[in-house]
Amino acid sequence: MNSIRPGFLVQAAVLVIICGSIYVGVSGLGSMSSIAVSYGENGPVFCGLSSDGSHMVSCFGADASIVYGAPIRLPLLGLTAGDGFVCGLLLDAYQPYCWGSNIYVKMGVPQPMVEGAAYSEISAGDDHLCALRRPSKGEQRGVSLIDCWGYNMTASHEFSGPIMSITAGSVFNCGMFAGNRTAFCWGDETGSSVISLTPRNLRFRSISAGGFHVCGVLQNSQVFCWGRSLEMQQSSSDILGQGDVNMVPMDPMVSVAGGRFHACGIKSLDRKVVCWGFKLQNSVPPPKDTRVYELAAGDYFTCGVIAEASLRPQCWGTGGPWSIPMAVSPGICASNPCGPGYYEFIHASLGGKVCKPANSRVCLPCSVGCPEGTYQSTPCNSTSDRGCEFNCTSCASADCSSSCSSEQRPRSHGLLSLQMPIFVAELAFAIVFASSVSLVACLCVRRRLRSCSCSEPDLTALKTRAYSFHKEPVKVRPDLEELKIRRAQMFTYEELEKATGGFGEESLVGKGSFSCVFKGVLRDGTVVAVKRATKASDVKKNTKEFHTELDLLSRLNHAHLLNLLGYCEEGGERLLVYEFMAHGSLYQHLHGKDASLKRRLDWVRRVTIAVQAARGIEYLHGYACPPVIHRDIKSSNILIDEEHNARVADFGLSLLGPADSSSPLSEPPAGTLGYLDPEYYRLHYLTTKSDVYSFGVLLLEILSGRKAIDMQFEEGNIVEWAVPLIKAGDVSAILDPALKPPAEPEALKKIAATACKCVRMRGKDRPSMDKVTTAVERALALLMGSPCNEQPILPTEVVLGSSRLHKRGSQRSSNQSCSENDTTDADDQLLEYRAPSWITFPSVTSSQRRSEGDATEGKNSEGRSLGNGGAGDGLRCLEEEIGPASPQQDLFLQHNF
Ligand SMILES: Nc1ncnc2c1ncn2[C@@H]1O[C@H](COP(=O)(O)OP(=O)(O)OP(=O)(O)O)[C@@H](O)[C@H]1O
Repeated sequence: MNSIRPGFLVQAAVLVIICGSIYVGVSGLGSMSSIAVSYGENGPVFCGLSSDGSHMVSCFGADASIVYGAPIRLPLLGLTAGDGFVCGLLLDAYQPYCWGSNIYVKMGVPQPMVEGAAYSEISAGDDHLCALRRPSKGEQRGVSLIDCWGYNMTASHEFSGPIMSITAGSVFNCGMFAGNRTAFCWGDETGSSVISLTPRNLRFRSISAGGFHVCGVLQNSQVFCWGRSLEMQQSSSDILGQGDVNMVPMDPMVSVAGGRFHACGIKSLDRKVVCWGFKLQNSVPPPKDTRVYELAAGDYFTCGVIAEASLRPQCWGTGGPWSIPMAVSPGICASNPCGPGYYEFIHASLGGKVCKPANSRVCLPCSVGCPEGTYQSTPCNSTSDRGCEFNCTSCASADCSSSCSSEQRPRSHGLLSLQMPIFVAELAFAIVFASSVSLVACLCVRRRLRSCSCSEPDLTALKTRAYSFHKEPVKVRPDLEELKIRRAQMFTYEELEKATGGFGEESLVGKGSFSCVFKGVLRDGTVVAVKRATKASDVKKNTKEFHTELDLLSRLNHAHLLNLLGYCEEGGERLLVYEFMAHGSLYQHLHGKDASLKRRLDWVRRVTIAVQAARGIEYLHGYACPPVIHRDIKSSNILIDEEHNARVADFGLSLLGPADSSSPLSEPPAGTLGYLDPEYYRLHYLTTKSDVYSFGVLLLEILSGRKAIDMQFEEGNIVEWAVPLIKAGDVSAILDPALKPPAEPEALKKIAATACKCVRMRGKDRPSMDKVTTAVERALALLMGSPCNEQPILPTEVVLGSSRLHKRGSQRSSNQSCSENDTTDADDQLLEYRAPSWITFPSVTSSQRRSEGDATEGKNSEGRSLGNGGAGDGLRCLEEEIGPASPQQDLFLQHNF
């Protein structure tokens, strides 16, 4: 069992020992609650725990990996959600269990898991999860432990003083001490300043983090928020709604929940919802007259549990689903009695039981005060909220009059007979509603069964394993996903021979210099591509490339890299088994015999492919440690899957970069003519910038539809031909004549300009891959016309992508020297280390990072200023490099990537 590295110790102002704490019913971007909203490229997903005391979770939304990956048989105590994933705290083991997809947080029980650790609360940020340990007997008294997993967060933190609750923002976390009720935050505050702005002297009832801010309900029920608001240009107000999240309404509130740049709260007076801060225009407004018990927010989408017998959640904001067809628990179950200021929720129609563990209950915060014209008739007690009634002697509102008159009037038979049809109508409605819910549920179950290949024994085994998961992590799907996770599964030659129909001509899908690729179908029906080294080729070289590819692919994992499923090495045979890419290679589309393929690859599709390929390469350079240099980026190695997403393939020539990438590898050149970096070719000087050069050639190829080297033209080399034309401002001269020029030619001009920078002679003068990615992303945003295009014709991954820019901000700040974009291009090679997906770093504070940054700055011979290390500086330098983004583009990117 792995152990978590020791973290830092935070001193609490007051040391008070409280053995247990009541969860205060707050749910934010990532706090634990009975409901959670995940966000990300596939749109929002609502998950909630059933109100029937079973503690079972159900999810609704567009992200199939969350909806169908939900652990329907594991009882959960509470939920939290991040970017593309949801986690629940297992009721029986008090350990987190996550599902969905996020490359930074391990699905199942996150790893490394401290043996025997049990947690009382979990909270998820964009790409991480933190959990507050339950105090154990042997543990030092007065010390609280928080374990975190995920991007730049994997560490165990020790705090002196008991902690009441934790909450996670986009890339930071906060907690609240149980003793003095003060808040503290840690993590990356780039762009939010949440950590430095944390109020030291304010005492809270509860806190809840949003994307870049935190809001807390103070002891007097007023709300106080701190952190970053989205400031917007006047010009964009017609496109997007705006508001300052720190401008909090004056209403007293019982709880708050934070979204990306907004927050919503439940008003103490009437339990109605009020939201403030930034909102996307055309988003659904929060319900006006609905009373709610619990809130959860994700990005721009918020849901609340209606404070009525139905307990059905209702959602608002951008994305949907808007109403959830199930009753959910209005809070999480606590084993302690409800403390002062809280009352026990009793659901009359469910016999009061919403919690499974004996002696546990949902505690809801008491409302404070009564609405105008009413007086408090009963105080909040252990089993009910305070009651408010109209003062019938001085009615000033219609509500009051009708309420008072109905109370005074004796109930007559006439009234009863009037009410009868209403009752019948309500009953009929309830029956119709219940049948439609059951129908939807049946359909969901059928769909789930169809999409799940688990057999009954598998599920039983899964269940058994899940209950003893501290010994073995649980896998949700033992099929293709598992194959990918275990990776590099060994196949026999016979199996693959059978799968490909004996490697027959009819299953041949492509030929490379040293290999043939065949389509095959495995025994379980999985369609695969089998790459077979050609016999005539150099066996030693083949074996080396085979092992390079096998080694690299089995360690890398990114949506835009081709997944390796397995291999076979028998006798002289070397076979690699990949996911099958239904639409072949980009080369086939651009230069294949079928001209219609080329025309169908319109500008939006082409630029999308460029963005996706850039992301794959950026991952190799920036996330793998040491970085991976592909060495053979070209259109035939960009494959296109069934959903028209690009995948970077062919790692046969890839090399791991040196640990210190300032010292380039001296490698004899290899690759493909036309794409080969001249510096590498001539000087054998290989860095990640060699891939940038090849990618520049690829961009020119995408724009022009010409091959990298095409001798049918007078100027056969694409770089020699295109760059002078682009530099002369004649971009239209290089655009593919097979397509009509786009409505937004500026987008292609930006790509052409980026391509020119990529193919500069000296590697140090080329932008690094993350800058290139940002440039093509911006071009795509521009090409799409509207920065808030809600109905994209593109794969949602690109248009509705996650908060990539934010992530990147933190990635930059987590680099050794603060921000790549704060530095010169010469520094790019020094700075290409980011958290790889399979290696986790201990979390460092931003101040630590800054001092590291300073240190690197000192080492840097060119000694340029790093600025303040803020995201703003990063963007400024980025703009110098690739040109400024318009306010609309900026917003689009900030919101979508
Ligand atoms: N996973 C796959 N799914 C579908 N087609 C594939 C797959 N992998 C490769 N191909 C097809 O097979 C062709 C040959 O691929 P391969 O990787 O062997 O060589 P290459 O990259 O084209 O050339 P070289 O090996 O010379 O660099 C590709 O261009 C593509 O059309």
